[in-house]
Amino acid sequence: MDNVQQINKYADDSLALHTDLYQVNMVETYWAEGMSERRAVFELFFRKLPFGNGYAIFAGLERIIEYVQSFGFTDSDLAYLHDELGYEEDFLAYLKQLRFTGKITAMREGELVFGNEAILRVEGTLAEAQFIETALLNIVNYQTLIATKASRIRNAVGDAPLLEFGTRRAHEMDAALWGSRAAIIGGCDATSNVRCGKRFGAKVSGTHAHAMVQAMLDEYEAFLRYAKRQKQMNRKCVFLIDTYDTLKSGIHNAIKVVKELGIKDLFEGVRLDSGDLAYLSKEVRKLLDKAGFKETRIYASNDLDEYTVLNLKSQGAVIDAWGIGTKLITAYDQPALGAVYKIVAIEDDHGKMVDTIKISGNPEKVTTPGRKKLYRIINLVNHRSEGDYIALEEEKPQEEGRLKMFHPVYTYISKFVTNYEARELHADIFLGGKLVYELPGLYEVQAFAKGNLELLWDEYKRNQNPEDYPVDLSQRCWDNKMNLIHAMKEKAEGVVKET
Ligand SMILES: Nc1ncnc2c1ncn2[C@@H]1O[C@H](COP(=O)(O)OP(=O)(O)OP(=O)(O)O)[C@@H](O)[C@H]1O
Ligand SMILES: O=P(O)(O)OC[C@H]1O[C@H](OP(=O)(O)OP(=O)(O)O)[C@H](O)[C@@H]1O
Ligand SMILES: O=C(O)c1cccnc1
Repeated sequence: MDNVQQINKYADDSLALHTDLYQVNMVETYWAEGMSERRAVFELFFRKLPFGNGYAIFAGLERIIEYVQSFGFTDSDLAYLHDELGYEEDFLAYLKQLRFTGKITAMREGELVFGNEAILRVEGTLAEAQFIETALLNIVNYQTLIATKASRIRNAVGDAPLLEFGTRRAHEMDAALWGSRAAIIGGCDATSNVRCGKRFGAKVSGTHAHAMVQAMLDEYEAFLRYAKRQKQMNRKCVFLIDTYDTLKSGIHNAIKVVKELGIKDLFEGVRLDSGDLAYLSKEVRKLLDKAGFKETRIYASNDLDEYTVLNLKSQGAVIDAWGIGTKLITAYDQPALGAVYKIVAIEDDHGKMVDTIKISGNPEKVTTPGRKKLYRIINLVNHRSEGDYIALEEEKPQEEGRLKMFHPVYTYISKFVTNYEARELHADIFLGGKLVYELPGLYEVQAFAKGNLELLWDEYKRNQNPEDYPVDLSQRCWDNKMNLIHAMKEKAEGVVKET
């Protein structure tokens, strides 16, 4: 079958097949072995923070909810699996009725997340929990990366307006839409992506491009016509002044037009998009001030990121608003987060839940088995976080009174904490396959992220070489892990003896 025929035949696409083939094969094996309905627990986490940052900001839950709620195979999904990939009817009949019926707990979007702690936990049938792995990782890995990058840029920018401009450079449309949303969670004030405004209530913001100046063949004419229309609509104007020569023509034409039309109140700003942004901003500021436009802002764009922003500020650049595209939306300096999805418990042949572990020569990579809960230990004296604490589900760290926190690999690094709150970091999202979580608005999520950052000491928040934030295991959780490591090693040695 050629591509065109194939596209037509399978037109009613769904997201169920947005997965890796190995998930289908594993689920098929579970089904054939009568294991597909066993209970299983999986956790989603990353090991290493991106960009050398001291924290990450979780984003992606809204899309996960959409995905899980609509999870199900369409007729054409099943036809494709049958006709093209050769899966048998009886297995496809099983897939046809497969829906998500389990439980998901997760961090709220905007929560701070660190390495080796579960962002999200799925407990359901082995088949359903396994199948959704790829899509969940795909969503969290990208959106969390962008929210974190935006937060780094926000740290560099300070309180000035920060605009997300990246849609044209994003890795296709989904990335632009969800990436601009994630950028707002991480701290951007607004986006140029109008669809993001429509779908998520993001504030949208925009100036104009060089094309408008070139199309009108004359910069003065272009500014005049643009400004007339903005005046008619009572909208603010930002003129892009670098198409020909910023200091010789752009800034003068902008000032001339504003004066001629008498629209001082609407003269929001001018945008610089090339050249030496530090030098030009200082010169443009002088000219604006001299002409009586002290309130008019200078916007800057052009391949900016947190490093250029800091560098420009260190040169005394007079930039009042920042537009950031490519390097934010593509997570330019670290294009992947590396989150993984690991099974931590499974129902055995006797219906009992047993813990599972993945061993590695690298101690950081050994998974932490069992059903667990994640807490942020907040010191009630200074209202700062002491670290995160992973305990077995049945433990009650809040009741300890004097909590021992120790590094899970270098265990001699330890401390006792008293007078603390153990704040549980996961909320129930799905119970019995039903959505039980109410999604907050986009700017509520942004405010939540900002509030969470206030709990962190500055040492964890600096953009370069931050301190390592503690993510510790309870003693029981640690003992459980060690016991399982030893049990698995003994078992492996038994296998060697047999062969
Ligand atoms: N004063 C400055 N200090 C440090 N970096 C700067 C300064 N001014 C601009 N930059 C950055 O330097 C880079 C310059 O980009 P580029 O070499 O493309 O030059 P350009 O002036 O933008 O030319 P073009 O007209 O092709 O856009 C951009 O990333 C920009 O943000
Ligand atoms: O530089 P970024 O951080 O990626 O920000 C987005 C860029 O997109 C536009 O440039 P583009 O050359 O695409 O169009 P233009 O003609 O409007 O300048 C805009 O002028 C910014 O420079
Ligand atoms: O509105 C702007 O100035 C804008 C929008 C997208 C990309 N670059 C700039």
